[in-house]
Amino acid sequence: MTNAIEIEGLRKVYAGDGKSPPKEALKGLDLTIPTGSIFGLLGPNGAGKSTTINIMAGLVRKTAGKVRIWGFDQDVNPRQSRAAIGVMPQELNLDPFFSPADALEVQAGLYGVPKSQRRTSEILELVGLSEQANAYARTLSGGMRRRLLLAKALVHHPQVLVLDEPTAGVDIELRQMLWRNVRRLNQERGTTIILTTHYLEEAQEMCDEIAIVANGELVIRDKTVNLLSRLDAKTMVITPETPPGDLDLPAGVDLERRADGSLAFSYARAKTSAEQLLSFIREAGISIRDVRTEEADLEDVFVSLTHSEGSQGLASAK
Ligand SMILES: Nc1ncnc2c1ncn2[C@@H]1O[C@H](COP(=O)(O)OP(=O)(O)OP(=O)(O)O)[C@@H](O)[C@H]1O
Repeated sequence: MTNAIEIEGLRKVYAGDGKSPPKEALKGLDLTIPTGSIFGLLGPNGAGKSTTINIMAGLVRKTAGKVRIWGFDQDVNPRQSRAAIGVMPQELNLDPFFSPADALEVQAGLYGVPKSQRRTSEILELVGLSEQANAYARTLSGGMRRRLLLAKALVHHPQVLVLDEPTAGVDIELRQMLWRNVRRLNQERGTTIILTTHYLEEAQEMCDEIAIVANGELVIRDKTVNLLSRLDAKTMVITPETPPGDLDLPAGVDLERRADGSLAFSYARAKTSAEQLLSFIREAGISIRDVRTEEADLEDVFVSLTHSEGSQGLASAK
């Protein structure tokens, strides 16, 4: 199958109440997610990411449009389309008196996984919770609870795994462990992974393809490398032996004098080459103690596509 997910003209209007008017959270979203990919769904706060995920998971009813999961149309084959997807939610909603092993057995029961096909201990091992298999959930740390949520999303062996902000507020060690597990699922079992994250650096590192949504609409969808190459901006950072005086910059080159004494020259690769810039620097009599370059990153792409409004509420992992 080429596409694990096919979404066409997806609309969602949340009904208003006495205090707030109706809200059109999705305005006809079209999106395909290729089978076997690690796909990032990004966007500023309120863009419609959770709404999209919740509709895919069958938790929120769409107003209009088509959603096919693993080839199953949600409206025609609701049971099969639900069985093909597992969601690791943002909230830590666990029953405090269930152990991880119990929680997985109950979840497997809910999905109708026959006892012979349950892989409780294998899944607990995958997420690093074997030792805590029989401990009460309330005794687990925040990080362990998150891993248990991941385990719960896996009990019915879904072809598509959705991770909604899986690493928000999670320490580096756990974040790396989660990603190792997710990569393994992707590589060894071919599970298609969809993730939302506010850490753009993480999306840049993990995702083969990325869709950016804003205001309920798709802004762009492309391979991560293509998105990054859209931005032509490059920065050459020079540490001079001695700080130069005023410089008469070539057209199209900007200079930022940084607090550490370095000089950051930014330029468009299409117009200026690194060689031209270096010649200018030598001719200006600047002796170079150190030089490095900075490429545009996903955060630059994001900000340029969603404007300043889009940068709000986004954290860089830098
Ligand atoms: N149950 C609801 N009732 C009314 N409006 C809602 C409801 N859920 C979401 N919305 C509104 O729909 C819009 C999209 O929300 P959604 O949660 O899908 O965005 P998001 O991209 O996931 O944002 P975030 O990054 O903050 O999680 C927002 O304006 C939000 O206020």
